[in-house]
Amino acid sequence: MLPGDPARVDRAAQVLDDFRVLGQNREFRVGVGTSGGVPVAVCSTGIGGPSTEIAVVELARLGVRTVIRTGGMGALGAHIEPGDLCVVTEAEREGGAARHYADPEIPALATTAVSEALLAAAPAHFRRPAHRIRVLSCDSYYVGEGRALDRMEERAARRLAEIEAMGVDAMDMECETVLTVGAAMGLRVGAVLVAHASRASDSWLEDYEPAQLAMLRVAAAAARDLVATPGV
Ligand SMILES: O=P(O)(O)O[C@H]1O[C@H](CO)[C@@H](O)[C@H]1O
Ligand SMILES: O=c1cc[nH]c(=O)[nH]1
Repeated sequence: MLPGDPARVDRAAQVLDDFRVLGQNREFRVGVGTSGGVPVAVCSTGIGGPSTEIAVVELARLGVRTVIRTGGMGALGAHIEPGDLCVVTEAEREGGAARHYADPEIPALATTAVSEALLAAAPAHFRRPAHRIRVLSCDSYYVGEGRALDRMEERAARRLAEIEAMGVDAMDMECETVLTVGAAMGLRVGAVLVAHASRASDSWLEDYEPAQLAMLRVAAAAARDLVATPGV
């Protein structure tokens, strides 16, 4: 399980059995535990492509077979409310690191078995139905995600219009890298995100904790079920 924020690694203690933190270097905090007897590691990726690339490559070299990004996102469509669970099927590719692993025209797709396992686990932990989404992974949080800054209002507005024209459901900063680099390393890949913000209604979740915890439960249940699914 790959959250961006190192602080979220410790939350896995409430979700996994026998959980212990192994250590932290830079933005990479790592813990291990089990879900229904299946070994599960949690490793924070930090923000954006380069640090996420390092996490995915090194986890693959350590023997991890499936990577699931567990993070937050900003929703674009009004149908996605803050706190909703979203299972990513595809990421639009705007990052830097992932283009070294697959040419830009190759789509960043989740492994179907991973997305289906996440969708199957969701109803036990979320009241509202999970969304299947296409996310834009962008290497810039402010202007790149269309947020107006002083003296950059026009540029940000043009950028937001460009994003809306892509028809994506949401924006984050790591899904593309997890899906592309993970697939290049021969892993099963997926991503499940909580909507931290709705750009349509300009609203934010006041407290991320309950939804993030529920999302980790979904990812842990999916990890357990995926072990019963052979192959990559
Ligand atoms: O919720 P996490 O996983 O930290 O990820 C999201 O939060 C960060 C931006 O605040 C970016 O990394 C974005 O993708
Ligand atoms: O709006 C948001 C919220 C979380 N993460 C992002 O990248 N954007």
